[in-house]
This record gives sequence, C-alpha cells and structure tokens, in this order.
Amino acid sequence: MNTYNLLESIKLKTVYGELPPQVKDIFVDSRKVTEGSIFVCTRGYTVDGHDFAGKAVESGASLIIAEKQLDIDLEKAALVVVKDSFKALAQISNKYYDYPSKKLNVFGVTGTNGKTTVTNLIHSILKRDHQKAALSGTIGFNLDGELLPSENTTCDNLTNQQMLNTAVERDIQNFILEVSSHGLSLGRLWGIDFDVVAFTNLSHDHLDYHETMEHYGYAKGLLFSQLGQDLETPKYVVLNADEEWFDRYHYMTPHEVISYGLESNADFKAENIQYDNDKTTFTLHSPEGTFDVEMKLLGKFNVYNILTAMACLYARGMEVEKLVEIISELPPVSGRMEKVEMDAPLSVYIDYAHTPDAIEKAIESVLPFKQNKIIFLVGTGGNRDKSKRPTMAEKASLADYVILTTDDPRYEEYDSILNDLEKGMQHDKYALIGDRAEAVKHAIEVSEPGDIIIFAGKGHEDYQIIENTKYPHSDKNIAIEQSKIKYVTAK
Ligand SMILES: CC(=O)N[C@H]1[C@@H](OP(=O)(O)OP(=O)(O)OC[C@H]2O[C@@H](n3ccc(=O)[nH]c3=O)[C@H](O)[C@@H]2O)O[C@H](CO)[C@@H](O)[C@@H]1O[C@H](C)C(=O)N[C@@H](C)C(=O)N[C@H](CCC(=O)O)C(=O)O
Ligand SMILES: Nc1ncnc2c1ncn2[C@@H]1O[C@H](COP(=O)(O)OP(=O)(O)OP(=O)(O)O)[C@@H](O)[C@H]1O
Repeated sequence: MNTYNLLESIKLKTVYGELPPQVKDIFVDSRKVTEGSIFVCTRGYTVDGHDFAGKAVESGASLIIAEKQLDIDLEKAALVVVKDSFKALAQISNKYYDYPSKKLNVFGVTGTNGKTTVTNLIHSILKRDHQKAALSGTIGFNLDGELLPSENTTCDNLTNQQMLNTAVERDIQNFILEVSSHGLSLGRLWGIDFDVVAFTNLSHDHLDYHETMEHYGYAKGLLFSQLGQDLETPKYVVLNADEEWFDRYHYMTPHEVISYGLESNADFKAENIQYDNDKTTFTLHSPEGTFDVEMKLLGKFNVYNILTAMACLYARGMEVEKLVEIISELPPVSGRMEKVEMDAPLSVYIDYAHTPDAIEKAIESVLPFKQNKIIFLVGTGGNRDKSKRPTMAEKASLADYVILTTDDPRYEEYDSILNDLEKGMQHDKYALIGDRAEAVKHAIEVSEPGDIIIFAGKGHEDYQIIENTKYPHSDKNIAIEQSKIKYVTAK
C-alpha cells in the first residue's frame, strides 16, 4: 500500500529518514515482522515495544512508528514519530484493511457476565439460519468454522482489523465481538463500526484495573457512546431494563434502544419461567407477539442471555417466531452450566462463574430442582482482583458444601488465595484445597446420590496457568474419572 496515503490522516508527525513508497504489512510484535513492513511501537505493561524497534529493522521493517526519536539505522528504515502510537495504529490498521467493519454486520456484547454466552448464542442462531458468521472472544476466534486461539477476550486493534478483513475476504457477513472493559479502555476497538451493541449486566470484577464501579461502568459505556452520531445508517443498542445502568447508557447514544428484562417493562420480557435440570421454559412477550419458549440452557441468568441474543437478532431483522424455533434446538454453551454426562447418580455442571454475581446466579439456577446437597467448587486467579475474593466465598455459601480452591494461581501462593476467599465464608461446611485437581476429586469423594455439583471458574478452559506456564487441566475429565472410582467400581 502507498505509504503517503496510509499516513495521510495523521496530522502531527515528524518523519526521520526517507519514507518507503510502499509498505507490505503492519506489525506490533517485532518477532513477527517481515520484509518491507511497518512496525508500530506500543507501550506494554511488561515491556515497551519501543525497545524492539532495532530488532524490527533487522527483520526487515522499512518504517517504524513510535512516540519518541529512536536510535535506529535510518538507511534501512524511516522513523515516524507521532503523539500516540495506539491511535496511530488504529488509524493505519483500519485504513490498511480498507475499513472492513463498514462492510459487515458487526455485533458487540459487553457486560460483566454473559458476554461469551450471548455472543455464542448469536453466532449459533445465525449459523442455524444458514448465515455465515465469525466470532471473537474468550474462547478464541471462530471464522465460520475455522477456530483460532486468542490471548484476550477482546484482542488488540491490529488483530481485530485483520480478523474483520478475513471475514470480508471470505464473504462472512456477520461478525460478533465479545467486548471487554479492558478492550474498551485500551482502545482495542477503535475504528470498529458496530451495527448492534448490547449490554448484559454490571457487577464487581476487574477493580484492580478500574478501581471503582463508577469507572468500570463508564468504561463499558464507551461501547454505546462510540456508536457515534451518524444517524444515516440505523444502529441499535440492546439494554437490560432491570439493570441500574440502563438510564445512563440510554442517554449515551442517539441510536434506538431495544430493551429486555424479567422485572421491568421491556420490549423483550420473559414471564412464567419454569426451571428444570436439563431445560428452561418461559412465556416471551415481544414486539411481534407472545410466544412459548423452551431452551436447553439452564437458570435465570440464561433467560437474560437468550433475551439479549434475541433482541440483537431482531434488531438485524430476524423474525421472533423464527428465533423461538431455532432456540429450542440450541445446545448449552461450552462450559456455561454445561451438564456433564456421567455414570453416577449425581447432577454435575461445569461453569465459568468467577465473579460474586455469577456465583450467586449459578447456584440459584439449580435451587429449583435441588433434592439433596449442592456442592459448589470455586477458585479464583492469582495476581488479579483480590477485593472480590471474600464476596465470592460469601455468595458460594449459598451452597450446602463449598470447596475453595484456585483457578490460575499464576505466581501467587495457594494459601494467600485461599485465606482471602475464606474470609467471606458464611458457614463452616467447606474445605480449603489449593491444588485444583485434588479439590475436584474431593467434591466427588464427599458427594452422595442425588447431589448436585457445580465446578465453577474454569468453564471451557482445558489448562491451568501456574507461574507463567499453562498445564493441561480439565475439571470435567477429573470428575468423570473420580466418579468411576467412587460409583461405578463400587457397584
Ligand atoms: C495487561 C494487559 O492488558 N496486557 C495485554 C498487553 O500485554 P503487555 O502490555 O504485557 O504487552 P507486552 O508484552 O508488555 O508488550 C508490549 C509491546 O511490545 C511488543 N513486543 C514485545 C516483546 C518482543 O520481543 N517484541 C515486541 O515487539 C508487543 O508485541 C507489544 O506490542 O498486550 C497483549 C497483546 O495485545 C495482551 O495479550 C495482554 O493481555 C494480557 C494477556 C491480559 O491478561 N490482559 C487482561 C488484563 C485483559 O485484557 N483482559 C480482558 C478482559 C477479560 C475478562 O473480561 O475477563 C481481555 O479482553 O482479555
Ligand atoms: N447474564 C448473566 N448474569 C449473571 N451471571 C451470568 C450471566 N451469564 C453467565 N453468567 C455466569 O457467568 C459465567 C461466565 O459466563 P460468560 O462466559 O458468558 O461471561 P463473560 O462475560 O464472557 O465472562 P468473561 O469475560 O470472564 O469470559 C457463567 O458460567 C455463569 O456462571
């Protein structure tokens, strides 16, 4: 691409050396740089990309974009100094790929809990409606069937543009993004032209980063305000009418709001909800009439999630009747109150709850069909938001027996994590077991026929991060093996 065109929109810049007339690619990681490309230096949390400019030039970069003058070989590469390299990156990556989001139906879903579930639901419904769709989020990328891993829920700006561009090239018309508050506040979504954005809920999480709930709520609100002022193309905002932030988000955007809820008046409202151990049914009041809905997803929180997904797809023109028909066939989302099939007289679920609110919702979702004990295992990550730990255990105390453990301990000692959790316990029927595999085995060991066990916090993940290494780990496999020892061999 022509370098002058690419840099045209960045007004305040100082050029050192001679700009190459053309550039072939853009990188933010010096280890990936190829011949004739641009390397953009960005400041990280662990290292500073500016320190790798020299390496990028050695690997063939012909243009370096940075926030300060650097000691590089100007015979080999030009240097462009800008005020803010993250903004420059957003400008050039959008332009380089010719603004791919403008050519797609782009959905964005934010909120503390439910993002993965809602985005996966939208994706699965579109697929069952024979539409091509791509998905990006905690579980990675799904480019209409091709699965690629991702480090983040919302990945960096350049990767987002590359993925959106791949969707355009492959004629995948729909792109659904899980939007994290980190992603919003770090500008990872700058330039993405969303068509439908949705909010699930807001509760305690990530306060190590946002510090207060007020800051956290406003970071989420960026998704709605960044929908823009251009009313020529219709865009829609899907909001939870039962949430405190409803009014504030409503006024952050001039675009039409479609609401959903269980308690407040809403465009999509569920009533008469019946909970079962393998299905949920309810009456749906919608802008297109009243329908009986049956779904394989469990719990009240999944009623909220399904309403969110329905409202998003209704906004893009799908008929409610069709949505209801498709929803009755959908399997649960991987690792979100996913029932584990095992040869034991237990109801076992794998869940991803790792916030106080999600823990409460996960336990509440099995109360309607509880016969015997509820055993709840939960862990939390090391070196991350510590303030939520006691409240996590407080909510877990809703269960009859609680096992407090770790999920990704990283560099933190087991005892440090467990001590923080333990402070919130409301009764004395619990165990503290730092080693997660042992904790899972213990849950099966203490179980009795008729019990419900929820393994929370790891969901779909098949690893544990200890220090900075990922080790294979599966709650599901350990539970199945242990239940064979306890129940099958004992028969
Ligand atoms: C704190 C944080 O957000 N860190 C993100 C950040 O990593 P970092 O700041 O450590 O980056 P770095 O390693 O210091 O590198 C800085 C720059 O130098 C470059 N570099 C580095 C080394 C080298 O040899 N050459 C080189 O060019 C890097 O490519 C980068 O451009 O940039 C990386 C690449 O985009 C992210 O993967 C990484 O997310 C880490 C994994 C993370 O855990 N982030 C969490 C806090 C996060 O963002 N979570 C949210 C929400 C999750 C939720 O809702 O539960 C998410 O969206 O994932
Ligand atoms: N609408 C909801 N309200 C409250 N809790 C929910 C909701 N949806 C899901 N949960 C709970 O939160 C857990 C995580 O769900 P999900 O992965 O969909 O959320 P997420 O927002 O993507 O989380 P993360 O960003 O951490 O991946 C679920 O396993 C469930 O326990």
